[in-house]
Amino acid sequence: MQLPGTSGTPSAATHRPFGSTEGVPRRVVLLGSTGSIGTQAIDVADAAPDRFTIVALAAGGSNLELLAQQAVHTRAAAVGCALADKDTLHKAVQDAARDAGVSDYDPELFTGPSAATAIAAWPEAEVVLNGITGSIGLEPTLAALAAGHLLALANKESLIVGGELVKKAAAPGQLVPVDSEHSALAQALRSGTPEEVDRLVVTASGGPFRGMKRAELQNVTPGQALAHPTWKMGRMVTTNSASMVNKALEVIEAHLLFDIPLERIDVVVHPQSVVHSMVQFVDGSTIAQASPPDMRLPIALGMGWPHRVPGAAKPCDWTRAAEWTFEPLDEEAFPAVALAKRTAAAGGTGMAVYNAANEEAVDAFHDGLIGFTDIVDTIAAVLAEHTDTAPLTLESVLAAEKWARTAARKRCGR
Ligand SMILES: NC(=O)C1=CN([C@@H]2O[C@H](COP(=O)(O)OP(=O)(O)OC[C@H]3O[C@@H](n4cnc5c(N)ncnc54)[C@H](OP(=O)(O)O)[C@@H]3O)[C@@H](O)[C@H]2O)C=CC1
Ligand SMILES: CC(=O)[C@@H](O)[C@H](O)COP(=O)(O)O
Ligand SMILES: [Mn+2]
Repeated sequence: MQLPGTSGTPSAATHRPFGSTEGVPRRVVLLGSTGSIGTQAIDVADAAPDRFTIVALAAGGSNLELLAQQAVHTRAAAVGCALADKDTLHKAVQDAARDAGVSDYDPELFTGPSAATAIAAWPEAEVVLNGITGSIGLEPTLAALAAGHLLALANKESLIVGGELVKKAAAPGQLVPVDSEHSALAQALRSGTPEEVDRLVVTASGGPFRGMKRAELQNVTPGQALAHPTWKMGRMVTTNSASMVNKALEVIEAHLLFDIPLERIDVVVHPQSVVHSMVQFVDGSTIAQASPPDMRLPIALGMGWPHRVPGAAKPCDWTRAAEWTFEPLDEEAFPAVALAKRTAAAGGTGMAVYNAANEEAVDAFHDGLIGFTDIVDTIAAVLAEHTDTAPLTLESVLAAEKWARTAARKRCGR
């Protein structure tokens, strides 16, 4: 898959087809606006009004008040909410407008399970930032691509479960990563041609359980799993960081985004989360992207791709002593990465099953139904039962997901 600017093509020529015009703010649609990525994206847009204007928002609805406040704040022309009905959403928006002293705001409203998909295709958009969590983001991802919008993708799950389906739906340069590692890789890949790339090296913080052995991991608590050492993120991705499922998904994400074979993608543990990933080139050179852990940088770059947004985040402070360390991943304690590589190599709907089983197991872990090591054990057990060899279509992915969720819930004692 070709990112704009990674092939040496002048950037202006590659981003113009997606509707961006120099000097005019890009019209941004935010999916998952109330979450960690979504709220930081609003910060980015607020700080750079000359670059970005938010034209539509969507969220799940577990924090309706915040969604309504964001709508009033951004004056988004369209607002979507999965859980609320239209009357409830309308009232929330009007209450928020009244509280903010705004009298003439009446956006178009979309509600129900397909609200985010409708918002993703919003015709006024130029860039869609998909910050929804989980594979529920797949249809919005496909809708944004079908509408011809530039897709700044934080929702890695949609690419991983959709695989080739999503790749085929994306025109060259239409899909830009927001995940910090993949943003780093995309930046480092600007330094060479595809033929010059030897390996991708994806960094992992190691999470809160770095250094622990499998036996010690058995009794860790949800509270401990949510205490990420370097990033403040939503519950699913934070738990996935602790189990290394996040890194597993990210290896597959890198493979799909950059067309590098799985056996040429490595994981290295880097507890400081300053080097966000690296590209090793054929001449022995390694190009790394480094910045203090702050998602506003990859969010701004994703929404503004291929242009950098001045002041998006603080740079490294080179006047102070600092230590960056790197260590191998303990694959025995954390088997998630190897399991994902095997699953993705087999192709088909396997990664949809992997991800769905994980999402169910993570919920079961937080509900106290299973232990921490049972999360990856559940994924492995559900995958072992999975015999479907249907070709990859939206229908087969959704069916595999449904099957995997049922199988995982059963194993977790739901
Ligand atoms: N947070 C981070 O720093 C990073 C996150 N990512 C990825 O970005 C994605 C988002 O993560 P994060 O922001 O942490 O997650 P959060 O849990 O903080 O936020 C998730 C967002 O998705 C919304 N949402 C849930 N279901 C729906 C739905 N059906 N329709 C529309 N919106 C929905 C939620 O709405 P509500 O809660 O209002 O119901 C919320 O706004 C994930 O894929 C994650 O892996 C990647 C790199 C870094
Ligand atoms: C910020 C970001 O991109 C997360 O996906 C991050 O990678 C999580 O940290 P881990 O390296 O611990 O998974
Ligand atoms: Mn990441």
